[in-house]
Amino acid sequence: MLRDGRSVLRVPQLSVEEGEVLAVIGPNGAGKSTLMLTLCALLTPSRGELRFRGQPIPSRGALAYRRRTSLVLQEPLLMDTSVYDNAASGLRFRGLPRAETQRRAQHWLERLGVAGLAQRRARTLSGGEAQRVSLARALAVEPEILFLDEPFSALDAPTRARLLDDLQTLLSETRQTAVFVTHDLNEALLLGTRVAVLIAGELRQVAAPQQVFSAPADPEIAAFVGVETYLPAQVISQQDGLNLVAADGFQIEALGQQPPGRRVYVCLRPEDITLYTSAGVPASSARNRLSGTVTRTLPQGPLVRVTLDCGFPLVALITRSSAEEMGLAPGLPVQAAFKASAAHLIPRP
Ligand SMILES: Nc1ncnc2c1ncn2[C@@H]1O[C@H](COP(=O)(O)OP(=O)(O)OP(=O)(O)O)[C@@H](O)[C@H]1O
Repeated sequence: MLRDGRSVLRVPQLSVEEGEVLAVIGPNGAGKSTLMLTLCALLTPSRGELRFRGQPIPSRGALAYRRRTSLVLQEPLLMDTSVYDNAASGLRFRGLPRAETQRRAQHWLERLGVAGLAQRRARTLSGGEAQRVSLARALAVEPEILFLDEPFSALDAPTRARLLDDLQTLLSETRQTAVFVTHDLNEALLLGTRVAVLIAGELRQVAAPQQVFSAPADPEIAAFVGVETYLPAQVISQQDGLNLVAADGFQIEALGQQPPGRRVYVCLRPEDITLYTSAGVPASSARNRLSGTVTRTLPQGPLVRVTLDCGFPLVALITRSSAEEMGLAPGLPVQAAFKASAAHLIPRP
């Protein structure tokens, strides 16, 4: 896709299956909104085509296609009329009979928990209420695809969490087909049946949410999903789904099926690392143990981000109370432990 003559999005192929929620994630400027606008037929791809139920959508047919879909944006964009009129507006626009319009508008306002506000003027609503009305308006037309572009990003955390929870229940109960754009990984994990990852205009991975999270396809996706430690290593052996890899001076066991000799990065998430002082290393199921020295501690709310020097920088995230118990401070020797299942391997050139 070209925008202002510049190539900003390259997607060889992407499908949305009936009944699924495809979550599109990626950092700022990755091309998520461009992809969404293309899927809504609000932008025409510079190359290739958009198909709906197997049929190409001709430029003349874009309006008919859009009427079978709904779009919810970050801003609720409500009209300055009553909540009820807003919920009914898409149905009136599509010329539905009055009784059916009433039934559906009422039903979806109830479903979104805002039926009690039906007679209020929309501009008096809070951000969370307004977004619920905007969702009711979008769902009332019973769209064949619901497009959601960062619908929660303007809301405060508790409002967002409640709406996210309600939407998750609603989408799974109704098996509504939806495409959901977000830069928030947790939202994608909660709502997505599948996750498509866009980085710098390229579709890099399409997989189940948990797979993107625990087995990102390349180092940039890994960084985006919160992997903070990358250790260059080489596979020594592979047996029963377990790889033994050699890094500089030590060996690590990781879940994986990489062939012996393959050069890899061992990727580790900070929350999967457990720290012990040399005084108290318990017997545990963690197969991997490394010795290191604390180089930095950074408080993060109830957690502390700890950087170790293990011959390479290793980042761990532990609770503030454990950090205090261990007396973690720069210079302290510690042991870092992690399970084979926490070490994910990405091939490197
Ligand atoms: N109207 C436009 N005209 C020209 N270029 C644009 C336009 N809108 C977006 N772009 C460019 O297209 C690229 C992708 O932008 P897009 O808004 O699709 O990314 P995004 O992943 O949705 O980002 P964000 O999370 O910041 O909203 C960016 O380089 C952006 O500068």
